[in-house]
Amino acid sequence: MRDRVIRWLRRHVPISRLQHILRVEQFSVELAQRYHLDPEQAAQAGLMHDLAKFFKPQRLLQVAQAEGVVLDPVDVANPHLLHAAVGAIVARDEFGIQDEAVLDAIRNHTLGCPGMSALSCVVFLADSLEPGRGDTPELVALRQSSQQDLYRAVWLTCDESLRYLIARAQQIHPRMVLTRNWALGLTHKKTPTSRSH
Ligand SMILES: Nc1ncnc2c1ncn2[C@@H]1O[C@H](COP(=O)(O)OP(=O)(O)O)[C@@H](O)[C@H]1O
Repeated sequence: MRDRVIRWLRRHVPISRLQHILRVEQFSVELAQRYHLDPEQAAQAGLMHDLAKFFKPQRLLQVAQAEGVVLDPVDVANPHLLHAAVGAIVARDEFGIQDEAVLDAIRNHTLGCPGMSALSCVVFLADSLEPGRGDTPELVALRQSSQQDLYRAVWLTCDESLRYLIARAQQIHPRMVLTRNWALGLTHKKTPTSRSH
């Protein structure tokens, strides 16, 4: 199966993207082991998360609409965001993946989703934090956080993406804000939150 997916990817994404995908696969496995999740599910979702990354906007919209994916106006304005949802459809139809946990992790890799599984959190983090993304102080801190507290790392990674989008005057998909609020709510605050009077 893995070889078949890689052969398919070689025909559908550039080599630099394939290298990113393989690093996401590897990092997903490492995080899965760290959090006692199934490394095989993590590897599968990591390997297939970007299957639709280079589909054209029109095709992404068509496939998503045919499948009944509910579109937010931000999806319509930025169909590229649909590569996550469409990637899960390709994983199912082209490679016969039926494991809903794996399909969800593919679907959730860009924006997350409130209530998402730990496996989805792992692939979401691996996509943003794999070593090829660079070594800025922010990324180094987020990688460290990903080893310590899964939900805190999701919250902080959302914050970093939201800052990035704001700095570039880009639209924000509301689902990432919902993901951020959910992950923040699950995070145990280490600092005192109540006042003495
Ligand atoms: N919450 C969001 N709202 C709108 N656009 C977003 C959001 N999160 C990510 N994006 C944009 O979606 C695109 C794809 O994100 P991603 O799947 O992480 O791609 P890549 O792997 O190329 O970084 C990026 O251009 C990013 O700026």
